[in-house]
Amino acid sequence: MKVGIIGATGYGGLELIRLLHNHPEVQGIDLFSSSEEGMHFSHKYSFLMNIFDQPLLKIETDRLAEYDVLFTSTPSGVSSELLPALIGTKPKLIDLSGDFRLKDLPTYEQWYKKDPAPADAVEKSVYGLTEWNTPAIAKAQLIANPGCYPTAVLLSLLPLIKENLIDASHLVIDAKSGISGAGNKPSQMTHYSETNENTAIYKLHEHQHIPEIEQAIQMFANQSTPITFTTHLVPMTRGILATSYAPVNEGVTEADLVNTLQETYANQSFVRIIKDMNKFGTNQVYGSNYCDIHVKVDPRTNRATIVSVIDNLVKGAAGQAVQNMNVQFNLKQTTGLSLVPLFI
Ligand SMILES: NC(=O)C1=CN([C@@H]2O[C@H](COP(=O)(O)OP(=O)(O)OC[C@H]3O[C@@H](n4cnc5c(N)ncnc54)[C@H](OP(=O)(O)O)[C@@H]3O)[C@@H](O)[C@H]2O)C=CC1
Ligand SMILES: CC(=O)N[C@@H](CCC(=O)OP(=O)(O)O)C(=O)O
Repeated sequence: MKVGIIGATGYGGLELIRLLHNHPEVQGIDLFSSSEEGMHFSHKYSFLMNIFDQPLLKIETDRLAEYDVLFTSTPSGVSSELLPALIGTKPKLIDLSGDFRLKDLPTYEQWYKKDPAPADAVEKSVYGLTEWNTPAIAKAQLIANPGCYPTAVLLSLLPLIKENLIDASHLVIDAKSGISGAGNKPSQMTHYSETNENTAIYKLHEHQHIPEIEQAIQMFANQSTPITFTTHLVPMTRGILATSYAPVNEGVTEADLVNTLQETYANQSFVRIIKDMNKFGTNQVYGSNYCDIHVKVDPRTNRATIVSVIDNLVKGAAGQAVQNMNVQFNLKQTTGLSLVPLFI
């Protein structure tokens, strides 16, 4: 397969390169840049010397149709302009940004504060939460790869909401992310002196992943409910830990929750239900495509605490994108993704 990566110089792009380099079905990888075309990639990133020395290519829409797969790992508002012209041409299109995720265009405008993608392109796009949408992904040309937080949150909650085991109308989700989630463009928020030795809450009640999570709960668990979702920036590079709290429905036990999670993901390679634990953290999935989930009911409050961890750049971005590519090309989902987590 011949692959093109637009946004190769960013964090998601670099992670795609790392994964696709080891993918047995990928023969060539072209790297595109909007700001540094012509620059030899290993001059920019010396850690890629003798691996990716090639020059960065200029993005020319009419030349993009020659690829088998194109990944766009670009800020919101870029793929919505670039990809619609490629619909109906040869390449499978996998977009890592939020541009094609929200089906309701005014909702995109409200939360992203940008013009939405054309309606027909959004309609044709398929939400790439792999474990929940495999048949549609297999048939799709354009994949809207999920956001990092929604991936961690939805994988842990959807089975429990779908089976009516927890009360979604009282759901509270508290999520924490490493700083690479904000991309490689420096900002006040990600400045070392303001992130080191600091944990901060941000985008309170305004995070763009709120409507994405609500849409997916409706789509896959058939429940329409507003959620309380808060995001925090913690002083680490990679990782997301999402902790959700919800009342358990009448007659439901902790064993019911655990069994439902285990049954839902029994045939899935990348979702692990961790039953017994005394410590559960982002380092158990670091650098891998795993999502680990743990659930426990507090009998004093009758509330369930559901916790999940992912690596935001792998299962939360590039890893899930490659998993979706595998589904689109009828390959085993694990192809090129058998990464052991970097625990220490
Ligand atoms: N970081 C994460 O954990 C996750 C990110 N995402 C989403 O994935 C996308 C990429 O994120 P991330 O890699 O972190 O972001 P970065 O900021 O690290 O990288 C984005 C890249 O996009 C390129 N770019 C910028 N403007 C344009 C343009 N007008 N046309 C073409 N390319 C452009 C830039 O490269 P150049 O200047 O060379 O063109 C840049 O390196 C974002 O939409 C993000 O929200 C999703 C899930 C997780
Ligand atoms: C730590 C951090 O800043 N994370 C980013 C996640 C970016 C992302 O995934 O946003 P898209 O929906 O545009 O893809 C954030 O909270 O906005």
